[in-house]
Amino acid sequence: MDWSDEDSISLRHLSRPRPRSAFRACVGRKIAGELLCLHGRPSPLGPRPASTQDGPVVPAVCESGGRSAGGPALGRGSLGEGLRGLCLCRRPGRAPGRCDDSAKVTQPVLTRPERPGSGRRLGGSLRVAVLGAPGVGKTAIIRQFLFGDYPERHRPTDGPCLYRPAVLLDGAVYDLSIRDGDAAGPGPSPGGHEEWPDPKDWSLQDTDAFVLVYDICSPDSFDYVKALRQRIAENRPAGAPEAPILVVGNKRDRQRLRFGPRRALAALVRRGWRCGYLECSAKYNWHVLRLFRELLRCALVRARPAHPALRLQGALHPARCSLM
Ligand SMILES: Nc1nc2c(ncn2[C@@H]2O[C@H](COP(=O)(O)OP(=O)(O)OP(=O)(O)O)[C@@H](O)[C@H]2O)c(=O)[nH]1
Repeated sequence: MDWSDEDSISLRHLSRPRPRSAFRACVGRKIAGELLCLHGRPSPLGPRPASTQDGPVVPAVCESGGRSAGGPALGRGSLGEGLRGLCLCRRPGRAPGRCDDSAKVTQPVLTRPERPGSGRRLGGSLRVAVLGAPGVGKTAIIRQFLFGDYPERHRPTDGPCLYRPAVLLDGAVYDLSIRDGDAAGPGPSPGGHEEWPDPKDWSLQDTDAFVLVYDICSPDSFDYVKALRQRIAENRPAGAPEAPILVVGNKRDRQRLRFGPRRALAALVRRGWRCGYLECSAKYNWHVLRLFRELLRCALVRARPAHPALRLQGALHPARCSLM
């Protein structure tokens, strides 16, 4: 994975927000055929609302309050019925797709059969945890990716929240479980109390990939990410495959207020922590899709059993994947 061409993308447009339609056109073109969030709500990636598409809706379940979302279960068989997603968060009085309330993560479904003749491969399930200090923009990043919307006001996420979209990546459909894991860190940073989840919590032990978000204007949020990374490493069961970790500096649109030079931070994270590094702006939907695309690709490479020859090659070149 090559994360290094970040500088080649001009940031000038960040100071002057483009009309939304311009963003949609640009994002749609760039992503077509690479990563597509198959979601029922209008988004930059899925301009057609679910009701206008052919075939049955595939639920992308947003589980809240520890209860089932109430819609058809995502899992065995469900993706075989269609190829679109809809966020079903059916708490009374809330529109589907919203997941702003306190939530408990329920056990995600991990298996799904192949769907012959669909033209798209069924790739499997991936669990992604988006973690970081309060207010760094975790929810904003996830909501940009899934729904193409952006919360201007900060409404603290009161507990972890799980989104379950289906995504199309490189021609295959995957069930994603994205955990907005606000409670999974070492308490409110800075100087917060230590509050770690049960080590059996899937977000730390079985997660396929981690996104650790910090605010490029907040050194404390960077320290928080550093502590998170250590915690993840400590909690990884012996023998479990290493999950890719991508450190994301959010709020890139506030570049002038950043606390440290990007190059130095990127070098520290890549070489010192052996994690991937990327900066994004959830506000302007800049690099949000790229973030998920590269992360998922890396997670898939890790999950896939390699050919013996490739394994040997990997052993000879341990730094081949720039994520770790
Ligand atoms: N300027 C700017 N502000 C952002 C960006 N992303 C998020 N924000 C703002 O940061 C605040 C916090 O965003 P959230 O997405 O709620 O942050 P969070 O990490 O989920 O917060 P908690 O739920 O408290 O953990 C909101 O006011 C957002 O509008 C960004 O890219 N640029």
